Amino acid sequence: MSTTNTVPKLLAQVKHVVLVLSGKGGVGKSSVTTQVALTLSLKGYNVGVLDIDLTGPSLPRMFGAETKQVHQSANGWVPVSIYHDDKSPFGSISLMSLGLLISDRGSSIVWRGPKKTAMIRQFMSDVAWTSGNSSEMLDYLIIDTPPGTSDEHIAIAEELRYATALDGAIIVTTPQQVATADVRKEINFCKKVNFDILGVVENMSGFICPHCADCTDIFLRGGGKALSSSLDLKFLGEIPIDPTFVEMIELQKSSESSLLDQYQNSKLYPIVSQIVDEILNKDGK
Ligand SMILES: Nc1ncnc2c1ncn2[C@@H]1O[C@H](COP(=O)(O)OP(=O)(O)OP(=O)(O)O)[C@@H](O)[C@H]1O
Ligand code: SF4
Repeated sequence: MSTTNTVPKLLAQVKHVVLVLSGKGGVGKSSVTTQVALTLSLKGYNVGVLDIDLTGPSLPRMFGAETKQVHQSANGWVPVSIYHDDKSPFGSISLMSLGLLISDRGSSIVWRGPKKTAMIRQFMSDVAWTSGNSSEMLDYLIIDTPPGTSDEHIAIAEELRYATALDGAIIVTTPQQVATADVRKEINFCKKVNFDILGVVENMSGFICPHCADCTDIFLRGGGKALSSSLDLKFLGEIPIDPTFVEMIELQKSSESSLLDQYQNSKLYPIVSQIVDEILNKDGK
């Protein structure tokens, strides 16, 4: 862990850092991370995505990058470029994940705490986070974490302790998880390690029918909003289940248009766009 009160050098290349957390697994934390990154890019921001879920890294699959490689340069690890086009109005997206470093990508990783801590320290100090191929600073670094509060969370909290670029954390929950102790535990963790909470996102909130485009409430909606107001947190918004999003992710490699283009035309983009605007306006600016 950083023993001095300094920020890892390469993190100084990042203007804003946002963490994505959830109390339980499977609530869509990685999907939210992916959508926030795509949305920021569509709004013109250069984005880096760091996957610190070391036991189950799912972001390479989300971005269709499972076969891509991280390269070593004189400045450090060069993250995988997901999107970069100087001529487009969209920002670049680059990705760093343990899933892009290990050779046996199908196997799960069983590491003890100290090894995980060392890996996260390396992610924080050795990744050359610049936008695309240029030396421009990254606007946003979105960090996807494992569910719950684990060694990875403690390690990242230690690494980010003095990072002034840290905007805070987004808590992802679902209508079924909202009332559980796990969500409160996650919120308490943030308070303990001084992570500002940017707000709560309720994912899988209703279902967008692929046939009629109607949104049906399968589970009771509105719990995220109620939880936020009872804990005096900002409610960022509700994201419904959209089966076309899963299709978009699964079929992106065989599709003629890029994930970014497909997402821009999806029903989820305007919804997540509003959530991202709330994050961008975190200080009401
Ligand atoms: N709003 C949504 N609409 C459609 N599918 C979704 C939505 N949110 C999540 N999913 C799907 O649900 C599954 C679980 O989501 P995801 O992997 O993002 O969850 P997670 O919380 O990151 O899980 P883990 O605990 O493994 O980290 C994925 O297949 C994802 O595509
Ligand atoms: S929501 Fe209604 S229209 Fe759409 S598939 Fe279901 S039943 Fe059919």
